Amino acid sequence: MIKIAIQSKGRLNEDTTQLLADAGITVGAGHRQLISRAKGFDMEALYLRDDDIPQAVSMGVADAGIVGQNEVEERGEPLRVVMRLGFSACRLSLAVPKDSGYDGLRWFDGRRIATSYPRILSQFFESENIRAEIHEIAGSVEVAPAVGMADAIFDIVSSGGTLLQNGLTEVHTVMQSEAVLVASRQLPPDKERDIEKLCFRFRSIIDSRGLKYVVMNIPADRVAAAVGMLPGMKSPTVLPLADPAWSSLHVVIRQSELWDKIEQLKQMGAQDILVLALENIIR
Ligand SMILES: Nc1ncnc2c1ncn2[C@@H]1O[C@H](COP(=O)(O)OP(=O)(O)OP(=O)(O)O)[C@@H](O)[C@H]1O
Ligand SMILES: O=P(O)(O)OC[C@H]1O[C@H](OP(=O)(O)OP(=O)(O)O)[C@H](O)[C@@H]1O
Ligand SMILES: [Mg+2]
Repeated sequence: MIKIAIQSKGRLNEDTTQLLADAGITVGAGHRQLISRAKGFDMEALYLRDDDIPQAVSMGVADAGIVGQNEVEERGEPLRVVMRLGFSACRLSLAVPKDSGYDGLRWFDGRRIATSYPRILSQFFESENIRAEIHEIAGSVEVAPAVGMADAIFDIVSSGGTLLQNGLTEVHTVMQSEAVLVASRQLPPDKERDIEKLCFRFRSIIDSRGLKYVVMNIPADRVAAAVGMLPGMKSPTVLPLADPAWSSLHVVIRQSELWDKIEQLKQMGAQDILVLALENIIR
């Protein structure tokens, strides 16, 4: 049985539980539970603080884990990043008070920077030859400049709303992050096969996100023109209808292009257009 460490509560917990559920694996909701036996896969879920997941995996307490790349990088544990999971996208950035007179990275020389990511920041400063004082704080980093604890901050940014609320401006992005599946560097072959199975399921879910399956009827003499403007896994599928003047066209379309394509198809005479959710793509 494989043991997977997941965040007990917080931003990663819900999306992790959802990804597992989409992969046919039900785990408990975490919170006060420490360990739970999954349904749908021979697996045990270990609920931990996200900061502790890299160490749990490198120590072999868990065989694998789901955690942000930012924590993987910060902890510096010997691990394998097996797969990017496409959720909890954020970045780690330096930010300064709006009226700081910031004029480039050298501004940080001799300044005090508050962060929960001292390792990533010190590596960055070292690579840029910047000598600054790094102050590690556990949370509410964005408040540090206003209360006089620091001159600037280095923290997670997503929408930028928290920076704005605290009168800060993002001046430099040091890393991009998203949730990843990590695994121990050495696993017995049976557990390695379980990781491969999990990856196979996750990949099919991630690949299908943002895609729609579109089915329509179209005059047979317009099929060639329609196929020319449509994407497709190989190419769109064309099926004859009982009425030889009409065909049925099936195609996978990216959500972001959906309405543009549908408008063009309607102009070409497409009718009875069905847009269906796509749950998995098995390649
Ligand atoms: N605003 C955000 N948008 C997107 N992803 C985020 C955001 N904030 C954090 N993350 C990602 O989610 C991870 C977990 O964030 P969360 O705030 O739950 O962490 P935490 O407070 O350290 O939790 P824990 O109690 O488990 O230590 C972060 O390490 C980061 O990868
Ligand atoms: O750019 P934004 O979209 O505002 O997101 C960034 C904020 O999100 C996270 O905090 P969270 O909201 O999880 O609260 P926390 O400080 O309690 O972790 C992170 O620590 C930032 O403070
Ligand atoms: Mg944490």
